[in-house]
Amino acid sequence: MTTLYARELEIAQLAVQRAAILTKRVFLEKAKGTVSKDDASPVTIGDFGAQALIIAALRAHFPHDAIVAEEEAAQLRADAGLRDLIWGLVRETKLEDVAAEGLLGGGVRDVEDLMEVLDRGRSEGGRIGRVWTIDPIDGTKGFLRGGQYAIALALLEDGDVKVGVLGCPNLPVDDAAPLAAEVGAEGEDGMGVVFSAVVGQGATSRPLGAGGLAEGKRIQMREVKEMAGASFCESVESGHSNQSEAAQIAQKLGITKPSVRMDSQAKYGSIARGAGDIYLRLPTSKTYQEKIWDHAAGDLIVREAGGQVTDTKGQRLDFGVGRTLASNSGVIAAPAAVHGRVLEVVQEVLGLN
Ligand SMILES: Nc1ncnc2c1ncn2[C@@H]1O[C@H](COP(=O)(O)O)[C@@H](OP(=O)(O)O)[C@H]1O
Ligand SMILES: [Mg+2]
Ligand SMILES: [Mg+2]
Ligand SMILES: [Mg+2]
Repeated sequence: MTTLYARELEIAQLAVQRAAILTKRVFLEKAKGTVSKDDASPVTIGDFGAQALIIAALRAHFPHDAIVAEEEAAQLRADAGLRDLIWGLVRETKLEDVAAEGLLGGGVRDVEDLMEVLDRGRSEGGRIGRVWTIDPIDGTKGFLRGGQYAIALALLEDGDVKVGVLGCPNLPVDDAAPLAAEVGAEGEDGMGVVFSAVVGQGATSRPLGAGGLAEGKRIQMREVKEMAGASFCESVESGHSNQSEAAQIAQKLGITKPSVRMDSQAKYGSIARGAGDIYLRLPTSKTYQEKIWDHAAGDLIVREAGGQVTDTKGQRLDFGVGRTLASNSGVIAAPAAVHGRVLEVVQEVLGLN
């Protein structure tokens, strides 16, 4: 029996795992100051490198699918040094598990091909057909400070998320580890996890490092028996989410613990496995439109783990509008049983009802 989206899931997981090898290396070498003689930001190198590796895998396996990726190659065209540096990293990055690398395949031939691969990510998205969306490094600020970041990949079909994969190199493998802002040292044992979900099939986690083709373990959101014991997370960046409104909402809900501030979609993965309960992302401006690659994988992983994800208006995130979530405003993610209550208080505090 073949399960729906089994191949998409396997390729997406391996592609994310391989991309994480590159981002971890870039982080470590940057920390030692040896990545580059020029002053290209390590996040730039990591972004382009990871995106190229993922697109190359998608090109090999699903050549007809559209791709909406965060980064654009234009900057690279004008910078041969940076291009060569990234190409060198991409060429050398392979999964440790030889069988897994063989299965994933999808190489980049040369520097020209690198540009071609990156350009494949320029689709406008939309409501028709198969569209992959990629955030090669989500939480660039977290990546730079050695905090949380994620490699995010999702498949949309006719605007709905069907497969979501999040690689989180700096989260503990242990699903029972409590939600914490601080990170274990890079390379430390027990760090690095991949969250995955397929629509209708639940959500799982598996170690990022051990790589290969390991079975995932089923994850579930935690049951919130009383709000006093609940924990909520939000962005580290006060410019990305209104933290003072979030504090008022938490207080009104009766949440007693301070928020856990964490970069990237690691927040979605963390609440999906019950390490935390609620994720609030409250708009800081009327004009900013959330990007689909910042939410698609996380949205499905939380919903498949028993959660509900809406915007502050109570509407589901609509990934079929284009490259952004133009019709949504903010994000409220919580266990399905308490989402309604959380939304009510959000709307009260934001003056939306
Ligand atoms: N004004 C803003 N409001 C909300 N999100 C923003 C924003 N400016 C940038 N972002 C997005 O916030 C993402 C990080 O999420 P978080 O704040 O949860 O860590 C960034 O992803 P990248 O780091 O991939 O660029 C970026 O796309
Ligand atoms: Mg992002
Ligand atoms: Mg990014
Ligand atoms: Mg960005």
